[in-house]
Amino acid sequence: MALQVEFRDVTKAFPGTPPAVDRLSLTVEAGTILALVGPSGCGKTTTMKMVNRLIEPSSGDIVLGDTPISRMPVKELRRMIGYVIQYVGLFPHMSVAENIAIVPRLLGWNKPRIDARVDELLTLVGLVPQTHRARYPRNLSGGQQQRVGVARALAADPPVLLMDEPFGALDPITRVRVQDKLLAIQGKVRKTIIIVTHDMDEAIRLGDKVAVLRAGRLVQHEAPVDILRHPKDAFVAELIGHDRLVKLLSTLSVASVMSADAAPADTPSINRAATLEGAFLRMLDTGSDALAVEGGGSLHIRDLLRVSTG
Ligand SMILES: Nc1ncnc2c1ncn2[C@@H]1O[C@H](COP(=O)(O)OP(=O)(O)OP(=O)(O)O)[C@@H](O)[C@H]1O
Repeated sequence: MALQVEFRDVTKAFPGTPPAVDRLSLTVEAGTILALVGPSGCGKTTTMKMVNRLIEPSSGDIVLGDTPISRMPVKELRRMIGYVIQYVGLFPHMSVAENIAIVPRLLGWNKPRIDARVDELLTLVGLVPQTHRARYPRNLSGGQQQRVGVARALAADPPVLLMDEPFGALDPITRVRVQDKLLAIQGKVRKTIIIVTHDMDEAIRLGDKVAVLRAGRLVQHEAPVDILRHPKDAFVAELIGHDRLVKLLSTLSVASVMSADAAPADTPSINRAATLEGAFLRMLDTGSDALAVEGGGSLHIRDLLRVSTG
């Protein structure tokens, strides 16, 4: 189950400073990932912490499903929200299984139910129950610890997941792997996920929508491909960086721009699900300016050059 999260004109002003979050209105549709991105101090974490009421808004409200969170008991609200943070926060003296079982135990589940859930979640996040259940966090790699953090947040099957710079402490290669894992998990569990990151690449990879914040204001809120195609202003363009076209090519699939025209015989082929970046590399490797799409249709280098304008 997933629930929509709607910010309705939400402002948070800490005393003596300009608002950390300034009249934010946006909707995260049920079962989708919103990536909140922006430079340090733009209000990402404050926005996220208002969802589980670690911070109370100065004005406005956040609506979960059709219930304003200001009307929900905090305990009940937090039970509906899994929370993953950068340094995981696993308890070092508890085994992996005990860490994952914390919320189910608080909810009074019986032992067989907890054991079954722990094993199910370890499998879901790509760890082997028999091997990892009894280990302690110090005996896991950073990426594995982060996955246990995700498993723990999902333990009681909350409809909403909040992730604050969850992969910030991981090296770049592990980071991409864990991002892929998260997308695979999301394919199965379909939660409403809000993820905070200062890394535009991560936002583009993970978000169904990306919300760009600057000084507490929402600058742009669109699908990654639309942000890449039409950055709203110089600030968003700068966050994207100089390789906008490459990012766009790695975001779009062959299927999204191919034509139905048949390719000439002996044209090298490509899968419909491949990225345009992959297709471009294949064109370079084969020296062919067109590719036959497996199952019918073709992709021409012209199609690649058109993508930046959509
Ligand atoms: N408890 C607080 N008291 C006063 N000011 C605060 C408090 N928490 C946050 N702020 C201020 O609100 C603004 C937004 O902070 P926030 O932590 O939401 O930004 P962020 O985008 O998550 O930054 P970072 O990427 O560095 O974590 C900052 O100017 C910060 O100094």
